[in-house]
Amino acid sequence: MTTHYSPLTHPKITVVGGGSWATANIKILSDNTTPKEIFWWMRNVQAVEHLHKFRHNPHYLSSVEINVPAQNISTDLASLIHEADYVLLNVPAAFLKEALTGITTADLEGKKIISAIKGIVPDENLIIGEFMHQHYDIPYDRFLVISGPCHAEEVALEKLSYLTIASADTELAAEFAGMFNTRYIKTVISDDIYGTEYGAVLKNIYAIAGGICHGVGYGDNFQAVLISNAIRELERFVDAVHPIDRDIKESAYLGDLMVTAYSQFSRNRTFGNMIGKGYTVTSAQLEMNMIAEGYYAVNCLHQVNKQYNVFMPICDAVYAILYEKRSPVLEMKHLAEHLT
Ligand SMILES: NC(=O)C1=CN([C@@H]2O[C@H](COP(=O)(O)OP(=O)(O)OC[C@H]3O[C@@H](n4cnc5c(N)ncnc54)[C@H](O)[C@@H]3O)[C@@H](O)[C@H]2O)C=CC1
Ligand SMILES: O=C(CO)COP(=O)(O)O
Repeated sequence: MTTHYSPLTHPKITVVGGGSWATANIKILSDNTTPKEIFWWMRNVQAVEHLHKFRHNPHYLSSVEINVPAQNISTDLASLIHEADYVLLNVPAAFLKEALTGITTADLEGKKIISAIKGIVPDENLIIGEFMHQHYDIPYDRFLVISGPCHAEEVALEKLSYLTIASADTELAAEFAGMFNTRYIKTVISDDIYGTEYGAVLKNIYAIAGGICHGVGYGDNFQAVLISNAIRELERFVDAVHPIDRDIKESAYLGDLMVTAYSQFSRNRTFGNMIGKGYTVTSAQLEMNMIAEGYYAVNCLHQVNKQYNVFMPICDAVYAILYEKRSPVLEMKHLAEHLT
């Protein structure tokens, strides 16, 4: 769907979340020269005080200098949302409901909602567009997704990266992309909200699988076969959920899977590697201080796929290891029999 409206001349955007990707998005929005006002919400009071004093996030991407005025950074989400034309959601999906506690449909009325989250809301088993639509009446032509192969750590280093901005309203996606392009960020527009969201959710699960395989001793040869099977599994699933004409080799799908599966910065792969080496879920999570979305997503996906019955041996193996406490060695050996 495409609507026609006048782009805002000095848009106000509120970023919700205090982790690595939110910090990277604040940097991108600040480095982009389109006039705008940025507001930043995070739940941690000490981090907000630190930002006010020192202009750096103390816990995530702490080398990045923050150029948002101190009075625009706070823990009061309702008042920051009140200011905004755009609300960019960037907390892990597992904490989205908690972060939005007290926010009503009326608070978000007329605002454009962007999700930079690559996860599913637990219990609801909904991707973010569906969750915001069902719980806050956000229409799909006021909803956008940011995805693509891009690690926050490389944004901090200003390494050239590509992001896909998806919306049912591609004019709106293009307008938002105009606030995101920088010397080191290029944007691609898409109208595939479902495929973009589910693709990002699934690649996290496949990165966990890759990490587990590495942890139990498989090499690069096996990893290549695993990832080639993963992209076919991902395509089967998104085609079942939202069958449109899409090229799964595009950066938002295959590119994102590859960066997560192979990069040293990947949280999901790191988490999987620890599980493969014998860590428990809790000890791996504690050691990381970062969130591996794929851990929560594989449980939700397991429930969602009961409706679609897509053949997903890689997701099934990760689910069995993480939620049924099956042996990573035996489960990967079993999975290997299904790969081609
Ligand atoms: N880090 C990256 O390079 C990218 C991350 N994303 C997505 O961005 C979203 C946020 O991830 P990151 O910024 O990487 O997170 P992170 O792992 O850097 O930071 C964790 C975040 O979770 C919050 N958190 C931890 N425990 C919590 C709790 N009990 N209650 C509420 N909040 C809690 C922390 O305050 C922090 O904001 C995820 O959906 C991720 O998939 C998307 C693209 C790139
Ligand atoms: O989505 C991401 C990069 O595109 C971040 O997730 P990982 O850290 O698990 O790779």
